[in-house]
Amino acid sequence: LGSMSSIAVSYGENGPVFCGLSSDGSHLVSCFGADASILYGAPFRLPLLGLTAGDGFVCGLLLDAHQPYCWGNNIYVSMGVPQPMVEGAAYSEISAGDDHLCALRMPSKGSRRGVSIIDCWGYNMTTSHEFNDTIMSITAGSVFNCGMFARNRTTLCWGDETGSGVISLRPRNLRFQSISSGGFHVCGILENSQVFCWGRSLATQQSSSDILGQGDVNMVPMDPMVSVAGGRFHACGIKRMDHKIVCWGFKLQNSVPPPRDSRVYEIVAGDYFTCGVLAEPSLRPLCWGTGGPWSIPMAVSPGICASNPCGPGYYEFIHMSSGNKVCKPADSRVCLPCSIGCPDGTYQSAPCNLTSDRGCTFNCSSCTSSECRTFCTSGNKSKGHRFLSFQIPIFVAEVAFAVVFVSSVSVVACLYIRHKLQNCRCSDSDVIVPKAPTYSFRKEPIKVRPDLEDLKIRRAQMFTYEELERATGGFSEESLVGKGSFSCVFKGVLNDGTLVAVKKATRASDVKNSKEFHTELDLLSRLNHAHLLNLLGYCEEGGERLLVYEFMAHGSLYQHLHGKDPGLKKRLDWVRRVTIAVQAARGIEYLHGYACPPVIHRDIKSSNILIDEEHNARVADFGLSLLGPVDSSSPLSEPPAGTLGYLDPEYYKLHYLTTKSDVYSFGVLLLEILSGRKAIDMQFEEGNIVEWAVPLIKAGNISAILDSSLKPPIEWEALKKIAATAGKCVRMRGKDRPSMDKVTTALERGLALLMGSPCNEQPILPTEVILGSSRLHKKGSHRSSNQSCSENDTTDADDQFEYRAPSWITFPSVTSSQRRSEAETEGKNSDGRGLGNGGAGDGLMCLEEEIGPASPQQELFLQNNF
Ligand SMILES: Nc1ncnc2c1ncn2[C@@H]1O[C@H](COP(=O)(O)OP(=O)(O)OP(=O)(O)O)[C@@H](O)[C@H]1O
Repeated sequence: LGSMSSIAVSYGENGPVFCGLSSDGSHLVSCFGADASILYGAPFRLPLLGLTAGDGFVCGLLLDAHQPYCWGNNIYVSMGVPQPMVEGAAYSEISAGDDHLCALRMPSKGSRRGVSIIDCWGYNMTTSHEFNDTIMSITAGSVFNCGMFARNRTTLCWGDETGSGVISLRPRNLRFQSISSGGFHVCGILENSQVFCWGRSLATQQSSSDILGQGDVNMVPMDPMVSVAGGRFHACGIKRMDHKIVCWGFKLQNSVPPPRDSRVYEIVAGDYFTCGVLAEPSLRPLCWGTGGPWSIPMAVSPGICASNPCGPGYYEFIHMSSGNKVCKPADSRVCLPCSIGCPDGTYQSAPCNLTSDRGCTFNCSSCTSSECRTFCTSGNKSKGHRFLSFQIPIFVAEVAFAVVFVSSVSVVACLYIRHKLQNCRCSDSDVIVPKAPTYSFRKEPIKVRPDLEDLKIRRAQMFTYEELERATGGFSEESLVGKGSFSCVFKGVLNDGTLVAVKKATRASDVKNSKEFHTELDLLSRLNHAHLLNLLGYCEEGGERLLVYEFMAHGSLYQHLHGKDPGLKKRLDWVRRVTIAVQAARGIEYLHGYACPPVIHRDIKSSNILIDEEHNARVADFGLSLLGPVDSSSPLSEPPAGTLGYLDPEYYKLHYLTTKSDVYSFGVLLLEILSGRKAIDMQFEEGNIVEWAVPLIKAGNISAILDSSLKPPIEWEALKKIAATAGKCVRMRGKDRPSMDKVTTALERGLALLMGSPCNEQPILPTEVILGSSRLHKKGSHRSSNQSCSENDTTDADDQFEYRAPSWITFPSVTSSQRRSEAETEGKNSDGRGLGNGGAGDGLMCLEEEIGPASPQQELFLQNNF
């Protein structure tokens, strides 16, 4: 919500996150909070100019490309660079609402001078708006947007005003210095520094008993302010007088009050909380309200860097403790407003100048506070130190102590929990052994192991054995949906009606499954991706260990490919098969690329690829997963574990374990998907799928490996690419195999081709799937119609999927794009096949085309598949 800033807060069901640009001048973002998709998805290496955030996502404006880049998880806003993106568009500002993002294009030049364009993406918003006047800034509310004209500083608003009235209530003649939207209202600072708000207050639809009083967000305090930020039904402002905080509007019960005595540089608001940057050398963020992130361990920039010199009434911020600038571009700076007064009991000792705010010193002849008395008796009086510098050493010492203390406690706690989880043994004395698994309800009080209490801090919910027993009809035969080597999986219904799969270890108190149980519990609690199976909870009582997952309505890929019902296999057509492969690849790519250190799954196989109700693939079964080395060239030495047929030979023979071991297993899975054959099937002469398929692929005899129960596809090239990819994945030496992000790229290309090549005669055809969203962007062909992609693609069949698209911006997923942009640079340097070197031989040059909206058919396909 609100306008672009150096800080942003996202909110939503996955919890709040605070993101801020570093105060060290690097323009890099750090995030802190609960939503793993934002924490792991943040583009840690891309310098950003400013940030904005909505429900479950954060966006930054790229410092170099001047384009937005979003991360996190919101089904309406595509992550990465929003799509469709006009080629070459550059933006000066971005602002996010609940489920949308808008960006203000940089001022037009030439004949279009004075015209402003605002591009928006997301729920009910994806379109461009053109205004015949210059707009100087934009701000986003829940489902609407507002802007401010440069010429007369009046406002305009557009979007959905149902329930907020912000468009009809807009004050047409008021002139503002700045404006900022909340959920259903907008507040602006008028020319006289008074605040004016319009829009809806919660008073009109008070629904929650949690809400105290009748806080009307339009009833603004009289204090002049320098900045304002709006939450769902509240607003906070920084007072012009002393830069302290004042908030108004609704607040929820037990809401943390705003800091009373602290000065603040910058504020942003989430739904029911607000965060600011304290005007202290630590530049530490602080949040108040309800449900916000607390104790945020970072120092952030106090404002946006701008290239204009600071105007009258503003000073250039210089980092007090380091003396460094917080802006990278040589001619840019953060300008902050001068305060116009001093705190009570102090007087102005220095005026606001070019590089510092006014100085305030205690008046020792009339001390009323203990700080004043300490200051005046400590001899500082004679030195005439300024009030702020007096505070610095004490504050720094306090912060240092707090940081050391909190870090030590956290480290000790983590080590303790880890130790407990690794070494837990069930002793008869400290646990209650559940009854035999007959259908009877437990009457005894449930005693929970103390170490598992620690896990409550994670997202996984703790269930009692009785609850799960009841949910699965006493773990009855009828509810059994699958069996693994160490566990049985039962379908169950929780009290609230949620369908779940309950995985129950077959042998209670088995040390092996205890370890796997804890590995899976530990990993799944920390990982979060659309294509990983979600862990909902767990139960550990006595010797019983149970994990509770989302129920996957369509079972496993194994059941589809090799199950008793041949109809299932036939229904899994080529597009569905490749879609499943792409989705599984994304899940594994996340494990390898997001998690640090990377997570190595170690048991990728078709029975661990589950299919949900919407036919999306989810990677499951983390029982064998290990945290791998950060660098795949320094392998772990682990005794082999996994499933025969999928096991990486290098890992099996040499005990070398890297992420490339998963790539091998994934290659086997791809062969399985293409051929419909099991990884090991002794009814064939060549029982091992790799040994059978790879020579055929190398010989170019792809048709020999394709599943004969399906008709060959029209887009033959697509399967050829995928088979080539599979061949590379199962290379003997790990270092010769591609990394998962390259595999994902290749499969995405294959899927795009399968859905209709961008290079055939049709004018507009899909070319690329936007990962992490339910959208597709497609490009009309710029190629001459007599030059086909396949001509180019086949020139180097083995290396096709190493090609890079012309710009990383068009790449599909957040991680992919990051890593691919790096790979692009590498590729450029190493083999000259990178960006700009494509030439006629680069099969992907045909993707360099205008992005248009997906056709309804494509949209439907993607909605059903992503
Ligand atoms: N969340 C789920 N929803 C629906 N079915 C599931 C779910 N999890 C597992 N299954 C079914 O249960 C079967 C057994 O799963 P499990 O993870 O215990 O073993 P596995 O991976 O098949 O074998 P192994 O334990 O030998 O690796 C799966 O193949 C699948 O068919």
